[in-house]
Amino acid sequence: MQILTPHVYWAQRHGEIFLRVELSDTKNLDISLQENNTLQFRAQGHGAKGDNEYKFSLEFLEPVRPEINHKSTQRQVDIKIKKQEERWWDRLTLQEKKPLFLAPDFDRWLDESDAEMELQAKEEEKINKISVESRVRKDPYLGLKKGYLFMYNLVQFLGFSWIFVNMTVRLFILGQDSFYDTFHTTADMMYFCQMMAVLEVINPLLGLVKTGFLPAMLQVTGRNVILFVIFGSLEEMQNKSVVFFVFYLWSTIEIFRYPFYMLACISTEWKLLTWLRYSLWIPLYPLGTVAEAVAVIQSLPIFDETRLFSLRLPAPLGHSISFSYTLQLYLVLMFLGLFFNFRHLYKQRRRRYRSRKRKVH
Ligand SMILES: CCCCCCCCCCCCC[C@@H](O)CC(=O)SCCNC(=O)CCNC(=O)[C@H](O)C(C)(C)COP(=O)(O)OP(=O)(O)OC[C@H]1O[C@@H](n2cnc3c(N)ncnc32)[C@H](O)[C@@H]1OP(=O)(O)O
Repeated sequence: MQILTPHVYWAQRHGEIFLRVELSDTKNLDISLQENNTLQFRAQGHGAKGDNEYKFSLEFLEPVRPEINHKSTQRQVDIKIKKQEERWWDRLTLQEKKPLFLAPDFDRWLDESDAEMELQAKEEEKINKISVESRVRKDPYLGLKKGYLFMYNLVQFLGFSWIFVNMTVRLFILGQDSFYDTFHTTADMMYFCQMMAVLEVINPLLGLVKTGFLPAMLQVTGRNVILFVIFGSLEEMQNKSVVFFVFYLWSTIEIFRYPFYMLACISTEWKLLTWLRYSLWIPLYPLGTVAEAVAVIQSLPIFDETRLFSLRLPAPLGHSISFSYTLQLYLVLMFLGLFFNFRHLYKQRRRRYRSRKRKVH
């Protein structure tokens, strides 16, 4: 039997050498590292010259570690050798002239800077993994916090779903007539949900969620002013159709937002739900604000007439200052609040979809 040389392909990283020997169905494989830093390879197998005995030796440019990892598959033999020192080599062998049977393995080939980037990426991944693990380990109440948030979101979801379904069914049955008694049929549940929503301002303060305090405060305060001050305290407002539009717009977003948070608590995501949570606000938020503004404007003459919440002035200054002036100022604040929260939600949307894209590439 002739002894021949197989084709050998190589690539390196800062700490390792990879060799791929083009021999299939190898038998009697003998790979060893000699004292003179030379790798000896000998095996029977099917190579470029058919079934034969093949061998080669390579004296490495710099010292390597004695342990050699190898794996033979049906198509080839893969060998991995660790460098003694983590350093980039100019070539593989001590002899300057490259042996004829040796060629770069372009499937694995990286130049020095690419390999450095690969190394850096691996380091970053390791650091990220450690910091996530330590964060998880550091917080013994994580399960409790997630459980609380899950329950909170579930209750809100059920509450807003009840309002939404109730209003939709009544709209189908009664048509426009259903607009006028929305308050009497759904206000108790809306009071409950919106009082609970105060927790959404407290949660970021306690560090339970990553939401900013200000957007949540504007959202909850804005809605509660409409619900408790405009609708709740003025009976004249309660049978106006604007209540229907305000409640319907609020509950439409919440039946998607709360289930989205529930899934986030159990580290799950449904793409369609995420898209709805981060897109529906685009038409709903301005519409909701306009509906709320209409409610405020409709309440102004009622506050003037009833003098409810008006500020009594000392006798020489006159009677009192109507609450409607405060509400006129509030109308300005409302549109500033809309602008602020619209920008916040736009950034949240961009952050979500940008980070998603980055993860894909
Ligand atoms: C004293 C001065 C008073 C001045 C008053 C001024 C009044 C201003 C009024 C402004 C106009 C209001 C109009 C409005 O009422 C009209 C309407 O609502 S119409 C209907 C449409 N509305 C909407 O779409 C808004 C819905 N609301 C919200 O989206 C939020 O309330 C808001 C705070 C605006 C934004 O939400 P957030 O900042 O939380 O964004 P994310 O959803 O991206 O959450 C960030 C991360 O935190 C996690 N998170 C948040 N909450 C929870 C939770 N409950 N459970 C679990 N996890 C939660 C979330 O998963 C995100 O995490 P990650 O980034 O890891 O995904």
